[in-house]
Amino acid sequence: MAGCGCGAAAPNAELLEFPKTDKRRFLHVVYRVGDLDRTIKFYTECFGMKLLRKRDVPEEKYTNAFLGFGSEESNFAVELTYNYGVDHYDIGTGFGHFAIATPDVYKMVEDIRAKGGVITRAPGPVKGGSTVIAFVKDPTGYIFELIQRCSTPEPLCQVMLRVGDLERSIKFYEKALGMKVVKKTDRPEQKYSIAMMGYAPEEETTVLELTYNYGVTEYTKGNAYAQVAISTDDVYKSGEVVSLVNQELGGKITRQPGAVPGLNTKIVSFLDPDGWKTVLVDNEDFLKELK
Ligand SMILES: C[C@@H](O)C(=O)SC[C@H](NC(=O)CC[C@H](N)C(=O)O)C(=O)NCC(=O)O
Repeated sequence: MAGCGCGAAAPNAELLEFPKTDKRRFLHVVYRVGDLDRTIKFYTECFGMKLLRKRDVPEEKYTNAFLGFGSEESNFAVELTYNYGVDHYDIGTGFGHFAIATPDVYKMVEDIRAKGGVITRAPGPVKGGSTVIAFVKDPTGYIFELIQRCSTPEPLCQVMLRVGDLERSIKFYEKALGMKVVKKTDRPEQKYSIAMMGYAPEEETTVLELTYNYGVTEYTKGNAYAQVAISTDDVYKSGEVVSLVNQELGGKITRQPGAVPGLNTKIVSFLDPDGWKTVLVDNEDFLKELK
């Protein structure tokens, strides 16, 4: 809505300010795995994650396991979903990787190799840059990037997704989610650009790494990766903001704001312009879930 000329902010302009002042942080990333016990063993033994909690929902025939490097009250976590009897998933071409920061990628790769882990990219400087990286494949086929970085409060530091229009995605995550571009890199020789989107510098917290490969506007999504969860103080106001931004940039609300039946946790879910899903979770309800 345009300003009315009386000096007061238009209602939509006020609403669009909300995500910037809301209490937001990355809570967890949700994805499906074909063998829960094997994945938990791999993440704890090869990556050094801790099993934080587990819940079985037999009436819906699935089990969740939460793993990470610290308490979910302040750290990012992975939420693994095992659907009874489903041992294989299609990861698609759009999902990129999760990332783990570690002070010595070479040593971590050596340890993972010794434990039988699959290294898909040997340790060394990233093509076109200097940061030391390596890629590891988990038992379902998800790629984890290992990134050499001095000690950090959040080792589980990236979720990388490929997008078809980087500027459109940046606008979406800024406006709908209140994120900032914490780093932008263009590598013309490698024909890609990336935008790290988040709520704090990438060395301090998890960021969403959006990758644009020159000329590629579409990817497949498969059925393995699900969504990232981010906290909010108000799912209803957040939903109004997302609806407004969807009208301008695309995407859509997939679950209207409200409590999840049986859980009492208020959420709102939506797709970005490429179809990647985010769920916003009420801050207080989330903390109650952890008790
Ligand atoms: C540190 C940070 O800059 C990176 O690690 S970027 C990693 C780099 N990403 C890409 O190449 C993205 C484009 C690619 N076509 C894709 O869609 O994944 C990377 O994976 N480099 C590979 C390497 O061997 O250096």
